[in-house]
Amino acid sequence: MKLIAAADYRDMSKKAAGIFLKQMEQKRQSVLGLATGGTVKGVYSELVELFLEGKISFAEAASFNLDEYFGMKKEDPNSYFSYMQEQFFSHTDFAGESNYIPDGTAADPIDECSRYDRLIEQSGGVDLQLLGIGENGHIGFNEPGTSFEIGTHLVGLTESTRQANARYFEVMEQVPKEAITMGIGTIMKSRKIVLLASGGKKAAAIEQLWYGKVTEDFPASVLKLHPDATIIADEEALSGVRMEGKGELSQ
Ligand SMILES: O=P(O)(O)OC[C@H]1O[C@](O)(CO)[C@@H](O)[C@@H]1O
Repeated sequence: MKLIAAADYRDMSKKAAGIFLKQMEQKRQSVLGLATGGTVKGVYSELVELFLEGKISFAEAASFNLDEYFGMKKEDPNSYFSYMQEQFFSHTDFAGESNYIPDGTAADPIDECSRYDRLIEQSGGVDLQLLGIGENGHIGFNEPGTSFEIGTHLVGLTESTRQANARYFEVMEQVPKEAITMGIGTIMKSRKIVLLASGGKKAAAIEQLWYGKVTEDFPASVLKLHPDATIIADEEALSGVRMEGKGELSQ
């Protein structure tokens, strides 16, 4: 696992966008694994800027998002479908049918989960997966205690995750209790993974990720078992890691 120090949120976003740019230069038909949340918004605006400058095109790419709230319609402003349209897709040249997000309104969520994993496989698998990290170490909506082997599945959200996401809703009762998420097994099949962290709230999680052991009690720790995983974190998120003046560390 590699750790890259960024000065601040903008620098973190630019460094991550640079990895996407390189990926797209190497393979125009890349399959991108995408995330939602506050941390990754800056990467999307950097990528949109690169697109508007004519430096990157997604016309031949496909994307698979990590998760979607269960029971939420696409059109809901809080759906991850709406988030992705607003932050990224509608400003770029992705072909209409190439952006996949789990269907939060599927009548049979179990079926929807296997359909999603099948679609990822049929697409050739994810080339580059973008991740945020929860304060409790969750990736996607894989909460502590989730098996490292699991594929896409329906999950009950923990109270702490609901609290963390409550800022997007008017009242706590509106925060969904379930979501469909790519599993850790699905995420680990990606060829390359980039995890971003920004701000002091993520410092304890990044410290544990870097120094802690691999355990299902801390889902992100699985990345230590991945052959090509990179963390990019800003100064505040890195406050618990001894960088010793270096811009990059490896373990
Ligand atoms: O970037 P944020 O908003 O701190 O969220 C971190 C993680 O939590 C989630 O929003 C899920 O709670 C993920 O989608 C995200 O990667």
